Amino acid sequence: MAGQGSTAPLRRHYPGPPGTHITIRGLVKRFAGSALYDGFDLDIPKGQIMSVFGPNGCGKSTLINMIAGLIPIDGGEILFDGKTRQDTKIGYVFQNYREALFPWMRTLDNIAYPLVLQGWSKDRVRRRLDELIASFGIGFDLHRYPYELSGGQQQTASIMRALAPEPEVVLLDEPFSALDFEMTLFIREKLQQVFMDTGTTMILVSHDIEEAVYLADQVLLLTKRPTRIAEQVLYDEPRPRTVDTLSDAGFVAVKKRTLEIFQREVRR
Ligand SMILES: Nc1ncnc2c1ncn2[C@@H]1O[C@H](COP(=O)(O)OP(=O)(O)OP(=O)(O)O)[C@@H](O)[C@H]1O
Repeated sequence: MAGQGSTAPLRRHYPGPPGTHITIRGLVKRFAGSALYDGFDLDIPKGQIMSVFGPNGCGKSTLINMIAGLIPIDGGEILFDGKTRQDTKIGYVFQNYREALFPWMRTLDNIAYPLVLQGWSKDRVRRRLDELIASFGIGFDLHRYPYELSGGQQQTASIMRALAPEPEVVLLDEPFSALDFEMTLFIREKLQQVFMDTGTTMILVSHDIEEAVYLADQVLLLTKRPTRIAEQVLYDEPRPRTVDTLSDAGFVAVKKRTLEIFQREVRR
């Protein structure tokens, strides 16, 4: 896919600093002839959570959809530890959980689906499902169909499905935005737990500044289109982060800084 359809000459790929997982170089994306991304470069660290935050319509979802390969790029290159997307296991959690799970499959079969697709044996699938059920502390019946579950339960199942094949990268597009507060807290803690257990690189698109900072090692702030990096704000509070974290001076300072940059970009 690299450089597909690009009219600009592709610059020679250069690696990111040590610890970089995903390198984005010279990314171009146009919609209706107008550039959303035009020569965009970004290094995404390995084994960290990066939240993506920015003005409405700046291209947050488009960015992770291009990383996931769900939409094509018009130029540039995205590499994962120097490998292409085809050689990389990526998990994706959609905002709209109602459309994410197959309605004709029981929830457990939905979660197992990517494993079956990869040709895992029945025993191996069973073992992986047992692991996931234990680590998520699932208290509802996964033999039900998705439409028989609550929204939060469906989104939990979507996250389990994304994690089932032990992906190298997990992309989450506003995974909490359609959930109530109780379910948001539950899933947020589960994600934090999974991250602490596995150290999987995660990219989280968020509209909620508190949530963006709470889970992140860094917040990537984007500008209005043509989209550039406004700033990358680091947050190095150790995990697990808890409700007490929300009133910590360090958390409040990072949130304030993030908000200031966001407001500057919105007014620009
Ligand atoms: N398929 C498409 N065709 C035309 N324009 C598109 C398409 N997809 C996205 N866009 C445009 O690209 C821009 C970025 O969209 P995107 O959904 O990535 O932004 P976002 O930052 O995630 O938005 P929001 O904050 O509203 O969720 C928007 O102006 C949008 O209208």
